[in-house]
Formats: sequence, C-alpha cells, structure tokens
Amino acid sequence: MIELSRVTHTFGKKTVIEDVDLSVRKGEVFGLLGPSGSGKTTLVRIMTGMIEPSEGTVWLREQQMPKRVLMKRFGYMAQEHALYQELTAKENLDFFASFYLRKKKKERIDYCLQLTKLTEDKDRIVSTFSGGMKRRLSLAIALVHDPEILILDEPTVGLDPVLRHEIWEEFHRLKNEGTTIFVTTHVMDEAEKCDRLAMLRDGRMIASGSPSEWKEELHVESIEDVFLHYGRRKV
Ligand SMILES: Nc1ncnc2c1ncn2[C@@H]1O[C@H](COP(=O)(O)OP(=O)(O)OP(=O)(O)O)[C@@H](O)[C@H]1O
Repeated sequence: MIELSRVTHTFGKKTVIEDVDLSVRKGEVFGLLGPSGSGKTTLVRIMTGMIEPSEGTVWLREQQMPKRVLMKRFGYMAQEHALYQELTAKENLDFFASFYLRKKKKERIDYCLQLTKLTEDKDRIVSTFSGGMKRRLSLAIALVHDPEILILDEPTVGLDPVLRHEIWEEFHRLKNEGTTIFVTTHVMDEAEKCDRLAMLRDGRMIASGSPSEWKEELHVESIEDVFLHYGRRKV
C-alpha cells in the first residue's frame, strides 16, 4: 500500500534520510519509532508528497507520489497544526471535507467531532482551543473523508490516556475495515499496538519487525527496552 524504495533526502549538505526501503501492507497498523531528530517527520512528509526526496521513489496504492488524485486517498495529521484559527471547529472540518466529500459530509463531520470529543465545542473559534483540543481537531480533519490510508505524525501527543485509548480503539476498528495506518510515536504502549514497527536512527532504517518478534530477538520484556537497545547502540 505504501512503498518506499531507496529514499534519500538531504537538507543542504546534511543527509537526514539515507537509503530507506519500507513497505506497509494494506490494512496494517505500522509504527515508526526513532529518537528525536532521527528523521521521522521528514520521512512522513516525503510519503505524503510534501517533500520530494533527493533520491528514490515513493508509491502509494501502486502509483508514484506525488500525485494529485492520491491526495483524497490518504488522511494526514502533521505534528504542527494546520488549522484556521479564526474559524470554528465545525467550519474547519467543513472546509477540509469540502475538498473530497459531497455525499454524507454532515454525517462524517458529526461522527469525527463525536470521536474526538469535540461535539460540544464545535461552534467555538479554534484560537480559543487548548493544545490538546487543536490536536483532536487535526485528527478529526485527517479522518473526515474516510481515507484508505492514514499517515499520522505523533497523533496522540498531549491527549489524556482515556482519549488516547479511545483513539487507538478507533484505529483498530478502521484497520479491521481495511484502512492502512502509518503512525510515528514516542509512546511505547502505542508501539505495542502496532502490527509491525520500524526503527529509524540517524536517517537510516536499522530494524523492523512485529513487537513480539523484536522482543523475542532481543530477549527483552517491552518495546521500551527495544527502543533503548536500538536508540543507544551503534548497530
Ligand atoms: N527544513 C529543514 N531544513 C533543514 N534541516 C531540517 C529541516 N527539517 C528537518 N531538518 C533536520 O532533519 C533532521 C530530522 O528531523 P525530523 O524532524 O525529521 O526528525 P524527527 O525524528 O521527526 O524528530 P522529533 O521526534 O523530534 O519530531 C533534524 O536534524 C532536523 O534538524
């Protein structure tokens, strides 16, 4: 569903992504881990077509990115907010939904507001929202057109554990319906909820596998131990 082949990216003279191959299958939840500054956000931006890689290719649904028709196939949630601060939450959702949805727009907006617990605040101006509310709205926007692929850069940062749990339940519900989910995370219990994981360090993909494969391979109890192993050592 998502294929990266020999992707390298440099900013000026600095190589931040180096020769990355990655394959995400339809209907799986794939987690990308890596220390801060390892290149996760850059890789996500390459996947979504926001950055053209210096070398290599990205394919979504067997079509090479960037491609305009593919935009409606995926939902993207960035780390920074891309919200209209002077519009209400509902107006923001309506604006983004209008690009892709004609039928069922109202139902989808109501559903996403409910999922992210924003129904009561839907008519408030976004500039009055807390950081967590803005993140929830960004997530609602990524989901509103019911995309086949979700690409989410640390989607649950700043959310309380109850909401985080509910959002992960929704991810698994979506996965069971066939949605492919690619997520970056620093939260180790979220990493445990992924079908497969990959570890990026200094722009290189240094390991991949399912959470249980990783733990077995390294004889450790938790993904946190795996993270510490790969994050610290040169391998
Ligand atoms: N536009 C840019 N110009 C120059 N350097 C950049 C740019 N964007 C990112 N970088 C550099 O690329 C490297 C990887 O950054 P990136 O944001 O992709 O890491 P990350 O793994 O997502 O980090 P974090 O977990 O802290 O969000 C860093 O050294 C960063 O300073």
